[in-house]
Amino acid sequence: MLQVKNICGGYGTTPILKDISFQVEKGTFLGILGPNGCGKSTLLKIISGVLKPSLGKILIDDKELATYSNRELAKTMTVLPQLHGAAFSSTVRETVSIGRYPHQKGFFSQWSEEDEYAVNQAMVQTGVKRYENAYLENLSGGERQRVFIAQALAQSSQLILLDEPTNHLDIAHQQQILDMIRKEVTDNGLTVVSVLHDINLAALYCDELLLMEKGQVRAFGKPHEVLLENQIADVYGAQISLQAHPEQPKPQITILPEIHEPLKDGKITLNHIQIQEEYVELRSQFPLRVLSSAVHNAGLGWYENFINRTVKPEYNIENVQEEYTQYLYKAGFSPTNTVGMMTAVEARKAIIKQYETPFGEVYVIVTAGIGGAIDVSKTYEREFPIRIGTINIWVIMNAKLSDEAFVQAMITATEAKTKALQHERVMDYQTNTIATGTPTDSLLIAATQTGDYMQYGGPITPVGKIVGRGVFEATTEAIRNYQKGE
Ligand SMILES: Nc1ncnc2c1ncn2[C@@H]1O[C@H](COP(=O)(O)OP(=O)(O)OP(=O)(O)O)[C@@H](O)[C@H]1O
Repeated sequence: MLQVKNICGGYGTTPILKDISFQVEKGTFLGILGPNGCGKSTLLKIISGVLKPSLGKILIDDKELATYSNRELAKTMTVLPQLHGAAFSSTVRETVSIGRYPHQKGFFSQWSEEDEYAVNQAMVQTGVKRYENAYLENLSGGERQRVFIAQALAQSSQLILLDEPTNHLDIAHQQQILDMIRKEVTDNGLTVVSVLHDINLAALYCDELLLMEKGQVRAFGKPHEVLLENQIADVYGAQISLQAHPEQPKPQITILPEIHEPLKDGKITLNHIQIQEEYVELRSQFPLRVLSSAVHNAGLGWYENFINRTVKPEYNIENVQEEYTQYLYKAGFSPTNTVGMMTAVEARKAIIKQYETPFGEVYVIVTAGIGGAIDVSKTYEREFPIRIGTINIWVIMNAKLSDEAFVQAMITATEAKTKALQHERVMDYQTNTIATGTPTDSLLIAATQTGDYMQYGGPITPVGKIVGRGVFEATTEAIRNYQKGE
């Protein structure tokens, strides 16, 4: 659809763009990224024909841009430049209708049904129809932006060039506009080339990204090929970290502030851990990085409070999340700052163990209810329901763990728990084989993220060695404690 070949150009004698080449297929959404002043808008002006390149050429549908007549070009390509606060004296409908001018034949041509349909459709799509008779000057910046996007859509061309279309828009409208553009690209084969400042939105919505640096192409490709941590940090001169989007296979960046509240040089001590009547608690006063399979706030995150709550064996609530949140409120915990587990084992039967290691103290806290212990290799042949019981394990470390170390520590802890069950000869009462756990076991690894950096957590690493030993010893004791009271 669009070919950009060896473009050089700028303003007057000042060269801005240097040898830019790329091409965009029909039905593709290309995002142009790059730091302020790198030449994104200049490139868009050259593609749209507003600015002549000093070298190179632009082809649209294999035809050179310079050979298009104005009307022909307006039907083929729509341009939405960066908007500035100018004075507008027309209504929303009039402004959107301007998009139809390239489709008018001759000076006295009739406004057709097709024109009317395109204008209405564009106003509905962008959510501006309800104030179609309002004057632009009386609209907010974001509303005005959507009117111009409606005008671009009404033009019904195959190629749209946009310069920061989501400027001034709140997140709901950013989503609405980009969803709409994405839909036009996917469903109707529209080709979009857009300058975008928001790298994360670009990664989410664009098929391809062009990363510019000082008037040149630094990278071109799919979002995961272009958004490399070092490359983005280098081009923008910013500290960033790259993660996966929670729901889509798209990279997302997070700024790492240089000036920030330093993590309080907090250490977890035995004083932070208390056994109460209804729960075991750890209140740290500073956030720990946590990976867990807890009932409340599972997954990876930062939390200050941890509770392992004792519930009655007959606890059977439909909306556990809601009930748990209410419980936390009543017990004086912030639900958004607390990881919560649940067990039928009484809190007083919890085992708390402290270990000194070369990198800092480690605490292992375990409650073990093994009434429902099962052999995981045989569960495929059993009938449910089974008896109640849960082994809840917390490993709290005064150390800085990599993500890899967190996951490896989870594996190591699970292996150590299973070894404890084997050691104590805990049986699966249905299969009469050694149990490996219970159906509802939960595990939590938390680290202060201060002190020594631990990249690995496998069995033979400093982290793994203490996790293995600590979880084995604490689980063994917790099983004995449980059996004493049976
Ligand atoms: N009309 C102009 N006359 C002369 N120089 C200009 C003109 N417009 C832009 N420039 C210069 O060209 C360079 C590239 O500007 P351009 O607007 O293309 O950057 P950009 O990447 O779009 O920046 P931003 O992210 O800030 O919008 C800048 O140094 C700018 O000062």
